[in-house]
Amino acid sequence: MSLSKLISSLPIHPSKSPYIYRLMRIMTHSGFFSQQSVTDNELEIEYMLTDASRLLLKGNPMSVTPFVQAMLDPVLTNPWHQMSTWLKNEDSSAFEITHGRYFWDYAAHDPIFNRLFNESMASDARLVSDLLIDKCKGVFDGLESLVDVAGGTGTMAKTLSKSFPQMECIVFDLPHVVDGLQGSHNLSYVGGDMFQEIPQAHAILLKWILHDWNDEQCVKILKKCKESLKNKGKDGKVIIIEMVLDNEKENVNESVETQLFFDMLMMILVVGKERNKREWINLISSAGFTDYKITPILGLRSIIEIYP
Ligand SMILES: C[S@@+](CC[C@H](N)C(=O)[O-])C[C@H]1O[C@@H](n2cnc3c(N)ncnc32)[C@H](O)[C@@H]1O
Ligand SMILES: COc1ccc(-c2oc3cc(O)cc(O)c3c(=O)c2O)cc1
Repeated sequence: MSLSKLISSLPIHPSKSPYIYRLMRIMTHSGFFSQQSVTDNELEIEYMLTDASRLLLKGNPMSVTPFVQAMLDPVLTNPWHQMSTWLKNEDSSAFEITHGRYFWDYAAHDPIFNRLFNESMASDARLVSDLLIDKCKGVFDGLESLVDVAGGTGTMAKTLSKSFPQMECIVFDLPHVVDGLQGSHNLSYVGGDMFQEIPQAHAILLKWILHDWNDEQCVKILKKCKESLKNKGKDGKVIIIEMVLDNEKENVNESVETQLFFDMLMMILVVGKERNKREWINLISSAGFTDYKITPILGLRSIIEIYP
């Protein structure tokens, strides 16, 4: 679309028209648009969508707009301003200083934020789930049952239950997340606390969970998972989807910056962290698991299968 057409399509006051070129210039520089032709007349410049902006289109079923909207909500941005206060006192997170509650407790008490956050996680799960099944079918092949621990509103489990109709899937999360959600013939929802008890299954999925917690809490969660595995041999496993920070590549990989910002997000909002391979192996063995396999397959993220 040309700049002149763009300006006439936007619901803006005519006095603001000259500013659109400057907004488009920085968004083009950041990779959200590309420019077709070089011209001296700004109004003739033609902009095209890029892969990044396609992920933000309203009609795109893979849209991650809900994720971006949640991350830009003041509930999540205000805590960043409390980092220096947090560094000077004993509070567990800058989120707690800002809102007076832990992250998950806040979500339980604010239904609007709860919906916004759950929808943001669901949009990410929609993006990843097809890719996961496409590239890593073998990880789930032959499993009789699986619990998606802290599985949110069940987007990932729904895709798994459709792709593996013989597998019984349970979505386990806090009651305020799963109450009232409808399952299907091989998908059910269970409300509870993963630090107390996890439903039994042949495999357990932990997607974006352990990075929310400190090492001690992760070991507790993993031990609870181990207790809930029906098969204690090689056939039983916990499937972890998380980032594995790569110390060796340092700044060569442009994903490193994103990974390190996620580490900051986990520091500010919750009590978690992103971990490197050595830190993952420490957690896995401290929880009593004897073997592991790491497959770096989903861009920023890896699949870490661990065996009792
Ligand atoms: C970052 S979200 C990940 C959701 C989902 N696994 C995904 O990848 O889309 C973390 C989830 O942990 C859940 N959670 C937090 N504390 C929990 C607890 N004690 N027991 C069960 N679930 C919990 C939250 O409600 C939230 O749905
Ligand atoms: C791109 O894929 C993802 C990125 C981030 C997350 C994610 O995001 C948040 C955001 C928060 O404000 C708090 C959180 O605890 C989390 C997560 O735990 C998390 O995984 C998911 C997918």
